[in-house]
Amino acid sequence: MLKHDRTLTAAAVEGLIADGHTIVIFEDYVLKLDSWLSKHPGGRLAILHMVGKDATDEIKAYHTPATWQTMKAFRIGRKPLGIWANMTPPIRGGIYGKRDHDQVPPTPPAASVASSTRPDVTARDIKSDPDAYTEWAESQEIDRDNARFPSLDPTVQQDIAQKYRALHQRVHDEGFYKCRHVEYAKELARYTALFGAFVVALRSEWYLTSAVFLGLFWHQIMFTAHDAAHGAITGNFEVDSLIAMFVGDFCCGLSIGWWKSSHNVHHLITNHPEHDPDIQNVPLFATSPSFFRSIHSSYYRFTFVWDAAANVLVPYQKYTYYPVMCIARFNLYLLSWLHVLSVRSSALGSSKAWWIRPVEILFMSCYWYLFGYLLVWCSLPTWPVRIAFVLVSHIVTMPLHVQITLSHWGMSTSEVGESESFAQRQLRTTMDVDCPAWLDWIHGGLQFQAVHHLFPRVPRHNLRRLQVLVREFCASTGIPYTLLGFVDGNAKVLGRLGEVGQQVKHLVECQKFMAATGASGLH
Ligand code: HEM
Repeated sequence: MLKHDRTLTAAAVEGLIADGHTIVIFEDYVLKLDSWLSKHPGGRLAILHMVGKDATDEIKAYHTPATWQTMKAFRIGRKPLGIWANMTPPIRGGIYGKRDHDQVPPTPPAASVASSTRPDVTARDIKSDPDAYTEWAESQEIDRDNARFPSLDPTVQQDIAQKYRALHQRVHDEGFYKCRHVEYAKELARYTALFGAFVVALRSEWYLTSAVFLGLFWHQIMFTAHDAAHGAITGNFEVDSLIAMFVGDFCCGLSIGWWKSSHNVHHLITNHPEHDPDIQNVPLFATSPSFFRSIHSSYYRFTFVWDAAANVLVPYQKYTYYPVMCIARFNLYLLSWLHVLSVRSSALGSSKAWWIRPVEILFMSCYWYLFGYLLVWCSLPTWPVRIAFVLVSHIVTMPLHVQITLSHWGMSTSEVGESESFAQRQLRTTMDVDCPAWLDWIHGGLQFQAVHHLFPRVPRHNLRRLQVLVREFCASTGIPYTLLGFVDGNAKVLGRLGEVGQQVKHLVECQKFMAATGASGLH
């Protein structure tokens, strides 16, 4: 018998994880990825979030069939027959020790405990103890999700996974992965027209008009960077990464390496307060009460301390949302440079993506030479014009930042347990935006965010067709599919920001109560 044909029990896998090995289940096999972790073009975190779990759906969603084949090299055994009981990855708090076959598995972390087994939190605790209040607020959301979504019973979730796999097969068979490149010819025509209008206006010395066209050009062209960074244009990692970097780094000054590293994690562990960098914006914004307990971000390796600034700012977040989105692009410049100079970026040096970092530094330097020096410094006449130009061109991209947050910020941020299937998690934390087909170009594909989260490599221009199949899938599994118009979607996000803002007001009341009475909370 070949070594990888022996069956490894759950206890054996647990023992391997306890010894520090990186173990993931893919189809019927157990993969040991220790040696691959530092070579993975998708980064270490993508794999670490899957340790102990059946990652078949995530792996198939993110890699081409050719890459699936290369994974055979990492097999160390078969998984036991039947449904694999997902373990909590160590990066998410899973604690492992060796155990015998008949011992019970480790206790899941508190957040995934069903409401029936949660300790009672009394009304008085909620009023006087900030931690009890946070726990209560979190439990409300878990209960809401449990009531709306299919049961987390492993057999139900396995059935959903099987239906998702059948759908994925159909997506392959019916050619959804084939990019219709003619659509990019149309995109290119639009981008060229916007860039041309910017140049003409600049040469005519209509500076603010030219700033508007430059902003519109950036707004539109970034959609193509998103497509390419997901490998959805040519399906070739190198070519698509290069297209994404040309658009993102060279034309817009934004690091695609940064974007990939945070976006890949965002896709895998969507809306998880401790792990999804896209919702970690304390003290400006909090979309989950979990932030009240000062969470440690595994992506930023930084603790977002819940402090006095958060107490003051978050209650007003529904009012500051749009103004902050107007200047969000400046923050992305900072994050981009921090990324390319970071250990995370240099860590890709041992992978086949080693060339991304130097090319990014070159492209982003070119951007700052062209935009910062030649355009703003040399071509604009005075300081007021320069400042106005920079502000206008950046503020015009604001709808893009709203669009990016729209699909997730109004959705659930709760952790309901490791048995939840990939498909259910994506649809629970992501929504689509409804618009007529002729307006698709304005939203750039981001309006099909839920469909995209289920099939991230499917080219943008096929998503509207695929949406029909996803709706059928939701109907057959009983998973609610959230689809709102742009205005209603905004209202949902503002509603969520308002709800959490309101919770902060209660939290502050708790803190005041504690200070006044000297009551001891759990802090
Ligand atoms: C444990 C689960 C895994 C997850 C969640 C995962 C996730 C990802 C993600 C998100 C990307 C996209 C990277 C980008 O474009 O920036 C990626 C790329 C890639 N991954 Fe993984 N990965 C996993 C395991 C593996 C394994 C076991 C291999 C072994 C061959 C592998 C090989 C690759 C390769 C070669 C790429 C480049 C794109 C391609 O050629 O398909 N990954 N992965």
